[in-house]
Amino acid sequence: MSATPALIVAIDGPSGTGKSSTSRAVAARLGLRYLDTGAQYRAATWWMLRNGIDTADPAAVAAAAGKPEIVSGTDPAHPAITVDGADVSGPIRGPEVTGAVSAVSAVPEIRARITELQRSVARSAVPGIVVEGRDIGTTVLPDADLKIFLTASPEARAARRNGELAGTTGAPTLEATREALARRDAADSGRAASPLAKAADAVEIDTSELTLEQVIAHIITLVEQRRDDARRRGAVAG
Ligand SMILES: Nc1ncnc2c1ncn2[C@@H]1O[C@H](COP(=O)(O)OP(=O)(O)OP(=O)(O)O)[C@@H](O)[C@H]1O
Ligand SMILES: Nc1ccn([C@@H]2O[C@H](COP(=O)(O)O)[C@@H](O)[C@H]2O)c(=O)n1
Repeated sequence: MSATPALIVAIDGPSGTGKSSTSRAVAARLGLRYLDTGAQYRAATWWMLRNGIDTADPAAVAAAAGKPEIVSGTDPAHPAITVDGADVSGPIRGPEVTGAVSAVSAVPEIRARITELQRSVARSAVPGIVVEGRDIGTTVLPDADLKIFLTASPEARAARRNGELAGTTGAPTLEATREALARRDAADSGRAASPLAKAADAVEIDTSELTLEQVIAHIITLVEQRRDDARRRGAVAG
């Protein structure tokens, strides 16, 4: 009897469209593993900053690309990430890392290293995994069983981001957040190496007018449809 193949769901999209919240919930409800690939690029960036590497110098970043030892946990309830054994899940969300991550992630040597890591995590995920990022459906896992591309209007994304900071001091204006998101998207879409892009066979979901719960339910329905299709094909073949 052959084992059921692992289920791979790729969720891509620009910043603030809901990839992490949606992916974690989908993985948790379906009993799958979860990988936040943005956290891996953030971890590499944190290491570069920590070690005095000029993140605006692609040659310097490339020369150091093999040095940080990045390990990602895949529990959707506790998505851990360590660099050289240190838990960096908090520090990688700071403004310094957010401001430098697009430059670091554009360096081909960084992408090659992290893509290999992502494929190895996905290969060993039982009974499957939800992987979220910018190039998962196009480059990292082009054979994923289901590819989703999330979008949302710039206004909705900025409002969501600022909602996370409500009540904190020094929170940016809505306009400043919108501009920062647009800058990161432009850098991520415009780079030569594996840019942010929708795969031709991805299902696009505009989340602007949807609640988080509606997006999660929609993706779970799509996963169930793919599983039913696969079962039917198996029955015909068998
Ligand atoms: N459909 C939705 N409706 C309302 N709020 C949402 C929705 N989806 C996500 N959010 C909220 O928007 C914020 C951003 O979501 P999230 O961090 O999941 O986005 P992301 O695409 O992973 O962003 P990034 O790429 O910058 O990490 C969070 O506060 C989340 O709770
Ligand atoms: N597959 C990916 C995922 C992320 N990036 C880069 O990392 C940055 C941070 O991502 P978040 O999801 O944590 O906001 C993102 O802006 C990209 O520069 C990537 O290149 N490929």
